[in-house]
Order: sequence, then C-alpha cells, then structure tokens
Amino acid sequence: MQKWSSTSEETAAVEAEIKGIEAWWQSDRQKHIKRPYSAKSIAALRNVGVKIEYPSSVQGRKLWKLLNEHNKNGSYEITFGTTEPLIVKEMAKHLQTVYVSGALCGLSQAAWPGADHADYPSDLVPSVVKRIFNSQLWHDQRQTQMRLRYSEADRADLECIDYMTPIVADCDMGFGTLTGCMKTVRSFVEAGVAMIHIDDLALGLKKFTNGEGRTIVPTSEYLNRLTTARMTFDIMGADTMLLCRCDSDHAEFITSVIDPRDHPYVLGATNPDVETFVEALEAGKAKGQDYLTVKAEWKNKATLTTFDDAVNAAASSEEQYAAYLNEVAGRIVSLRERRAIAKKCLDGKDVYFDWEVPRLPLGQYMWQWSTKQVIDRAILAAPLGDVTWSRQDKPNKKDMHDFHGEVRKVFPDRLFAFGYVGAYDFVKAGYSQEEFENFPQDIAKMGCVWQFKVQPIWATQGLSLHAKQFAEKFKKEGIAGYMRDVAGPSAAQMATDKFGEPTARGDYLADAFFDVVAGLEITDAVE
Ligand SMILES: C[C@](O)(C(=O)O)[C@H](CC(=O)O)C(=O)O
Repeated sequence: MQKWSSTSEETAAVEAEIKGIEAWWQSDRQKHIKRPYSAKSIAALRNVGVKIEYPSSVQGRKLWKLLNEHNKNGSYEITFGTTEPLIVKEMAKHLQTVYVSGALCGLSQAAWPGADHADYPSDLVPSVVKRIFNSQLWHDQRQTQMRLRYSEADRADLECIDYMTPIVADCDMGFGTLTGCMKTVRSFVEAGVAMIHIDDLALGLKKFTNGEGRTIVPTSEYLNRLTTARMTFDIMGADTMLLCRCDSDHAEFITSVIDPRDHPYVLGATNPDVETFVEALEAGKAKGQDYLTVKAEWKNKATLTTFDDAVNAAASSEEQYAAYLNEVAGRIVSLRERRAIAKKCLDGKDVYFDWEVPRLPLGQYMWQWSTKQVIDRAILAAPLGDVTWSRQDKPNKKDMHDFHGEVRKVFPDRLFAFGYVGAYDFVKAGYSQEEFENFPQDIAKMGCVWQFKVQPIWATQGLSLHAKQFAEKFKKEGIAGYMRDVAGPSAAQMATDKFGEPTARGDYLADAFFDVVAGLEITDAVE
C-alpha cells in the first residue's frame, strides 16, 4: 500500500508540515528559542502526516506557564526529589512540581545501586518518570470518578487535588552519543516528563568522592547535546521544557581543547623543566604518596597558569600585557593565535606554556574555572533551552549575584533553576541566619523560580529516619502501637467518601469499571 497517492500530495503534506512547525515556533511557549536549523530540516526528519500529541507537551506548557507566573510575581516553586509514586501523590497537596533525581534513581531504583556516577541504564530515569506519570493519571482519574458520584453542591466540600504536577527529571549528560541522547530524550517525552536537565559533565567521569572538581566537556559538545535534545523535541513536536544545567562552577578538568572558546581557561605548565603529571604520579606511587598530595606538589612545581597569566608573567612591562589583552578582548582567540599575538606584543619573546604536560591518566586537561567562564557558557546555551542552572558546590553570595545578574543582562526575562546540592552550609558560606531563611525568596527575585532540594536527599535522610524509628517501635509495640500511632492518625487525616471509605484507594474506580460494562449509570446512581 502506497503512503501517498502522488508525489505532489507528498510535497503538499511536507509543505503543510513546514508551515505548522514555523507557526508553532512563533507561539508564546517557543518563540524565545533560537535553533541552528530550519523548519524544513525538521519536517524532513518527522513522520509527516502522523500527528501525535504527547502528554509531555501538555505538562511542558503547564510548567512553562507556572514558572513564568512566578517570574512575574518574584515568587518561586520549591520541591524535592522522590522516585515513589505514593509520595508524589502526597506532595501534590502542597507542591506544584516534583523532581526525579538521577542520583536517587541510581541509589534506589537501579538493579545494582551505586553513588551518583550517572552510570545506570539510560532508560532508568525515564522508567521512573513513566511510573510516576501513570500514577498521577490514575489518581486524577479516580478523583474524577469519586467526585462525579456527588452532586455539584456536595462537590464543593470534597478534596479536589491537581495530581498532575509537572515532573522535572535528570537527563544527566544526555547519555553520550548523539543518537543515544536522542533516544533518551524521546523516552522522557514518551514517559510524560515536563522538563529535563542536560549538563556539560564528561560521560563516565562524574565523581563527587575523590576530593577533586568535576570534568566538563568542551563548549561545542555541551551545545551539541542541548541542540540534540531540542531537535528531538522538535521532531516529536513536543513542548517539553529544556533546562540547561552548567557544571563548570568549580570544575577542575576538561576532556578536550578542541573548542577555542575554552582556550583561555585551560591550564598549562610554565616551568619547562617539570616532568609530566602522569610521570609525577608514577613516581609518587612508588614512594607511597597519595594522589592528592602528588597533585598539589606537582601543580606547584609546574607553575600552572592560564596562557594569559603566562603572558602577564613573561611581559616586561604593564603596557606589553595591556597591548596583548587589547588584541584578544571580546572575540574568540585560539591558543595558536594568542601565542602569535603575545610574541608580537612581547617584542619577539616566546611564552613557554604547555597544556599537554598536565594531562591526567584518563586524558583530561587541567582547567581554571571562573564565574566569567560559567557565565559565557550559560549565555551560549540559553537560546537552546528554557531555563538555566549553574550547579554550585557551595553557596556563594557574589557568584550567585554575578551569575544571575550577567545572564539577565543578555536575557532579561530568563528563568533560572537553583538546586540545593552538595550539603550546602549557608552559615559557613557567610550567610546570616536571617539571610539563610530568606534565601529562597531572595534568589527568586534574581529569577530562580524553580528551586529543588537534592543533597542531602530527603528520600534517604527523611525516609530512613522515619523507617528506623518505626522499625524500632514496631518491634517493641507491635500492631497495637501501629494502630495507635500510624493507622489512627493516618485515617483521621485521610479524606473519605460519603460511605466512609478512604478515597485515595480508589476501590470505587474498579467498581465503576464493572458497573459501566454492566450497563449501569455511574454518575448519579448513588445520589
Ligand atoms: C542533581 C543531581 O543531578 C541528582 O541526580 O539529583 C546530583 C545531585 C548530587 O549528587 O549532589 C548532581 O548535582 O549532580
């Protein structure tokens, strides 16, 4: 059977598809996004003539509206992570979103648990999203059924919860290859997610355990990941939101120096007599020294700096360095070109700088993070996504202010996320108790409209504490203690239907299915 009756019918269908995409990209939800490709290219990647509306689009638009309202009002949404649908149901009574964390999925949902290395199968987090989303649908459905057993007047006194809280989920580094990233993003959309975050961390090198900063990928690779996610949404016609997470804050390594935009921040040895870092590690190991000590000593010996700082040190006057800076300012200048400019400004002197010598056993280059670099990356990424987040290991007033302020100079209405990660100690970081308490409201004014709690993870700390306390008590007091302290208070706060049945179990939904099949009317039968 032929799909099209003629090629002209096919051409007309493709043209209509292109027009549809162009009109969609002008909608309020889409118009801030800048794509490096045309609607025509996307049409050519679509199932032309097969229109699927994904629930993820509905949830994406809902979240977009919610966050923009917060942005207008200077208010915010704050939430936390869980992988458990029954907890999401309770959260819906007070919170407007829910987070599905990769770290938590890796710890509690993977076949083999582990720390947060984003090393679990790529469909793990989407599968948790799917389970939560399905359960949201089910609770919404059973609530509809229960409510429609009452008259309109009686419904006014009944609990009526919006269970369809948009789900924000962790897409880590997009799971590697371009096609791998496309498949993962597609699984999230199919699962019903409202927003995913994608970061600039290096695949396979995510570690928080070794006392070092993280490894990031070149700017170009980060932008490719985000473009891949955007392209996948566009192919699917999905309004799913994209959160551009940037991990450059306090990063210590970068996988490659292929992108000249990164060159000003790569560290090189300026001591020509130093051995390579790998050689130093081997020698240190033979002497029984630990890795971090060897690294600190070697960095000192190598006099590691950025190329610009090496030029500054080699210049014989402030004027020479100023002339160099003047030539490299405000544009992308590769190391090769920087060397030539430096030589010219320093009267023919070569600046010794070697970024190969510091490379790690796994090949990474050493990296000098700075707020400016994080800002530069976030600004480049912003047009591909809907929300921006710079993941910070520690809260820092100046960085918070500079980062959000500078990004907003370029994108005045930018929406930001803020993750409470890394066991933040606000008081140690210089916040007064009052500033700490007002922190969520204060950063909302900078545009941080979606805030979420990750480390320490409530799902491990809070639930563990509760489970431990309950286990101890249950052993001591058994079912009598359970009835008194759990069943009793729980039943007292649980909504019930007019027959005294707890509404959340949804037995009436099952009954309703049977009744409808049996030809009974289920909306007014109990009036
Ligand atoms: C937000 C995060 O991606 C997560 O998986 O929850 C983690 C949290 C953490 O391990 O601190 C991250 O920040 O990478």
